[in-house]
Amino acid sequence: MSYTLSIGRLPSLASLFRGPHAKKKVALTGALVFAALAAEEFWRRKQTAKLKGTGVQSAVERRRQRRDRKVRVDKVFAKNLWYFIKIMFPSLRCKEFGTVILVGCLLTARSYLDIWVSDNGGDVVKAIVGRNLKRFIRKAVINILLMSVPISLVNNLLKYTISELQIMMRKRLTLYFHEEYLSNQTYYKVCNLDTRIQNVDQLLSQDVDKFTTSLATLYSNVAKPLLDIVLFSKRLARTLGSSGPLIMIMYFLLTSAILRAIQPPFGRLTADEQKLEGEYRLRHSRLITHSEEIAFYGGGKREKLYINESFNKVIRHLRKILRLRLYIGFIDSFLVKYLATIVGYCIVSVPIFLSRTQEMDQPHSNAVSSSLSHFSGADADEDDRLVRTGGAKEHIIKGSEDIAALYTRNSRLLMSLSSAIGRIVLAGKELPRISGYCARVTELEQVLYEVSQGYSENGSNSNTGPPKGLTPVFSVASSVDLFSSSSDLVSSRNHEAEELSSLCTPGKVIISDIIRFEHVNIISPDRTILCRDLNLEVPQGTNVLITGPNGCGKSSLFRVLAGLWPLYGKALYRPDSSKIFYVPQRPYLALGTLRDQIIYPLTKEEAEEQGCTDDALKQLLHDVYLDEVGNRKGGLDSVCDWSDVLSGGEKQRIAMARLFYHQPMYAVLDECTSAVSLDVEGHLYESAKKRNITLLTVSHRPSLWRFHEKILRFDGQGGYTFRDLDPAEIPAIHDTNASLSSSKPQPQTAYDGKKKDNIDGSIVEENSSFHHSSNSSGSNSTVPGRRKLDATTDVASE
Ligand SMILES: Nc1ncnc2c1ncn2[C@@H]1O[C@H](COP(=O)(O)OP(=O)(O)OP(=O)(O)O)[C@@H](O)[C@H]1O
Repeated sequence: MSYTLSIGRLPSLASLFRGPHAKKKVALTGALVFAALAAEEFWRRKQTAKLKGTGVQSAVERRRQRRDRKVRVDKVFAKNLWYFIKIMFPSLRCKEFGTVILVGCLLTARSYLDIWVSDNGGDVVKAIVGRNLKRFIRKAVINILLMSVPISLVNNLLKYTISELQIMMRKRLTLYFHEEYLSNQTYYKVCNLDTRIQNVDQLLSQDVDKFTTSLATLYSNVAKPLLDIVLFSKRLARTLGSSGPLIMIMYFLLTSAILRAIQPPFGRLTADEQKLEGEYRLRHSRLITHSEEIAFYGGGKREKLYINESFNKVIRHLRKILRLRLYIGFIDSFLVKYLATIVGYCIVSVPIFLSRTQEMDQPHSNAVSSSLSHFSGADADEDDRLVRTGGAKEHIIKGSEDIAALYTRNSRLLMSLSSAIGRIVLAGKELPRISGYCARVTELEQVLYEVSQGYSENGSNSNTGPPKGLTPVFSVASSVDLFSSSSDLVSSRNHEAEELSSLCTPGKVIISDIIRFEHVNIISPDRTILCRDLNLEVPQGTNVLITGPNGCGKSSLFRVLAGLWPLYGKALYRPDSSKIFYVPQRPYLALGTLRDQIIYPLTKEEAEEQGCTDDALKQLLHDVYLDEVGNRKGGLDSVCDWSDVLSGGEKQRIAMARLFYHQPMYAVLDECTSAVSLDVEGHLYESAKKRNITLLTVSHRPSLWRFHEKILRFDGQGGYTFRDLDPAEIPAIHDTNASLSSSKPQPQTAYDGKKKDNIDGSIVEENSSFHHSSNSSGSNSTVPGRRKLDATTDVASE
């Protein structure tokens, strides 16, 4: 059966709003847009109202609201994103930027190949319907065979380069964070002095990865669809007129406005999900770290409760997200997939029906313009020429093959256009998730930067605001206030806070050959005054024993000495850090060989450069009575988890071997031989003295008195005594019952200036070199004890 059909374009967009119902159409479109905007506003208000509750906002609600604001897709997000983009793409010549360009080229190639596939598909259908075997073999076999190689190559290269881009971005950002985190002892300060980040490991590993992955895919999910929209619209406009693609685009714009309005706050939900996952992981890693102690206590059941509690929180949160996704996914599928398909069908088919009607009404109308001539054999250039000349010429297409070819080509192009717009809509929905990751990474950068800047070793408090170009996530610093906000403290009306503020004046660190504390105040991160106005000098060769009740600040003194805690007061003279070595009670054993344990923190290469030999290391093991460990299978090269394999005493002896290897000017021995037998302990101290290492020892063991010339004694109430150690008062070694300190703070009688036995059997003398009481008047009146000053409250109330 043969028939005549003329195909016209869709009426122009403006013509849609003309005609008898023009006003109604305009009003309807306006109402739709207005409804979408109103729905969005309604949703936003509903969320705010939920947070406000009954109208009285609690601090928690205010914090949550502030956090909500921080994870919105807004100017703050754009600014912070730009901050990180500058880190990941440091210059236009960097290889990351080159990869972005390469991805752009591949995306363009892919778009053109998509168009080719649509065109060729139309030709194949035409050949089948027209039973043209020659044409079929050319289009369906030879063409596809030839093009399959570049298409496959481009597709896979695209996947590869996008993944490579993600890896490059992750590498840049992670190394940037490592630089901040692992220098200036920031890792210590972030974990011990700042409470804002609980799971820095998760932020560094997972959050950075997710952030860069979503950014890399966002680029391809936005750049390609945008290009597709332009190319496919242009192509479709040739046959359907500009209205076809425009209607499709308008439909999707309206859809995305509706989806945006009803979208739950996925940004915040993503940030919360990451946080909960981090807490869950943290509980597992704590179990791994303390597995032995927990096993001894039989704490498995209790730990299960802890871990399950955290896991259940994750599950509840995931279910909540899943439910929200179900609801939003339903509306999404309905609007973006199925309703959009109907709109697409209409756009492709209406011109066919419309032109038939028009043909019946006006058989020779100019309004019916055709663009199908090339489907009946004319090539695309001919078609372009006809379109450019205005398309007024009517083309009569004979044969169903042309209709099939036209339909196949247009529907494929339209489907590609829809999917391109759909991907843009989806990318828009992805933005809140990225803003969630961005908020987490911003949190990390803010804390790392502020902590590393907020306290400098020379004691000067620099400005600890967030880095330039980053909008902070935390508006109020917590522990960092201790280092940075002395102005806040000064302004506090609270007397205790004022006292604390006066003690918190930054001191100076001066590099010297001796250790000298000049009017130094030791203050813990939670604002407890541990010691006021400490004055003492430790020349080389003078070994000092440090005693006092538990928690009085003995280790804290060394934290100040090492620069871990800020220096408050006047000045601290000390040698360069390489000349002071710290041996803690629980020695750290690194990953690696037995050799690595002794030379830590040097690497094998560094040690060899310094002339270290295996024989010398074995001699050190011999000196600490660990020959047996050195002779085990593998010797110095054996690798295992040394913290699990060695006993407490062995670990401490390894730490002493490490000390002897480094042979520093000063050694801080913080109860580092508590698990070693008395005879071995004595031998270790003798060895240290022989090596001319000046010792600062914290110990409760009377047996160690004989190795020291001076004693520093904290009273646990902010005061101390520092004096020569009289050989006559050194307890006999066999007097193991004598304890040098008590877990309780000492009675005030230690301050009355008379010679008295105090609770631990030590003697406080009147004529001490430095004798200081926290009571500055020196009278017997009640001395203010150690007070935990709740300055945080004061600052907050300010
Ligand atoms: N990171 C920290 N944040 C807050 N407070 C801390 C921190 N580290 C230590 N403290 C507190 O500082 C006080 C002094 O601690 P320190 O470790 O100096 O005690 P110590 O005299 O060495 O005690 P012990 O004899 O038991 O080892 C303690 O009350 C402790 O709780």
